[in-house]
Amino acid sequence: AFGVDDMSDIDTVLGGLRGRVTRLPKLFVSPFFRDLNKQTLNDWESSTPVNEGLIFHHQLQPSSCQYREGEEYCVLHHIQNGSYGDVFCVEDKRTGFKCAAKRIPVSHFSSEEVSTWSALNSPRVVELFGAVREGLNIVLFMNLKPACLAQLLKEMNSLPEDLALHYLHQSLGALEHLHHRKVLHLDIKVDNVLLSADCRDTFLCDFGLSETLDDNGWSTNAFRGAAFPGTETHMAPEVARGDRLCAKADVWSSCCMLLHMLNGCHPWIRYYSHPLCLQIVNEPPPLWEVPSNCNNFTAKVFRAGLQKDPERRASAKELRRKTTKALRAVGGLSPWSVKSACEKLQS
Ligand SMILES: Oc1ccc(F)cc1Nc1nc(-c2ccncc2)cs1
Repeated sequence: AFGVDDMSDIDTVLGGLRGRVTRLPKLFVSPFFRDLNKQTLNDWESSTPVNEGLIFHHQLQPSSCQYREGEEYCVLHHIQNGSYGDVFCVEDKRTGFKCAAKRIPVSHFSSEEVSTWSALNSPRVVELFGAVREGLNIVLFMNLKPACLAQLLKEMNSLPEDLALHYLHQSLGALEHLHHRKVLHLDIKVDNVLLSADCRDTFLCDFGLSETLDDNGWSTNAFRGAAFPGTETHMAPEVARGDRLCAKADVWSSCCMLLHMLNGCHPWIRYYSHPLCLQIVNEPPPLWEVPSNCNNFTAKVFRAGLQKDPERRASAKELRRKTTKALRAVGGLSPWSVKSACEKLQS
């Protein structure tokens, strides 16, 4: 870590990053992130564009306390638009090391993206490599993955039931880990699920909208009001109502993602126009969107995950068990489904 003035932060920062600390104390948000909220933009413009940050990957090498675009790393190409920021493939010019990077204007940066993500340590969650402030931008570095579920779905229009259930199963595994670590993702969708080269493994990313849960499992973020920046079609009823949130909100979104994978289109939009939040609050859950030819055990997954009352809705752990049963009922993940997905992405 460089640019952190009080060296005592280092242990907390690094300890927390290695998952030794389940709930990172606010201290993790090292001074310059903490100050972000206090400093107004004009302070920044007047102050010299300080470059400082936390780098956790040995192959990202700041030099003389600097790690900035052009000097130490260069942008190779644009990958996609993440939440509040464009995602690029970048290369560290010293080491040739490539990774993904998202540049976020300070005005849109939430320190929760770093503090929640760095408390995680799961093979189903993409690794955060570092966070650097470059003047009026924050740049987050993460492990580069070859593909994204959104790209695959676009190529295939819709996914076979076994493959969709397999991806849901892995995503629910990531959610189990997050919720156990008191992190709410709040933007579960195919755009934020990355894929391994063989299309067999998934990795959850983009914690730009994530929030931390208190010891009673409620989000610690103040009332956000109606303007929720998440993906409207995947929004749980309690989110649309502006109620305080718990982990079950991610479970609802994971079932919207399953509908998206099976139907090839988002739920609600074939029947309603925007704004959808009124429909999501007043209409019954979109079970009519479940494909008629899907297995009865898959229908059970939807009935358990699309309960409007978060209390009655299945947890990530419970829904993952039901998804395991549904996968078994459809004969398990077929190697042909994975192979055809992989070929589609190569083309
Ligand atoms: O929140 C972030 C913080 C740092 C990053 F580098 C990226 C993201 N967000 C996303 N990255 C992707 C993506 C990455 C790599 N390959 C394909 C897609 C999709 S959304």
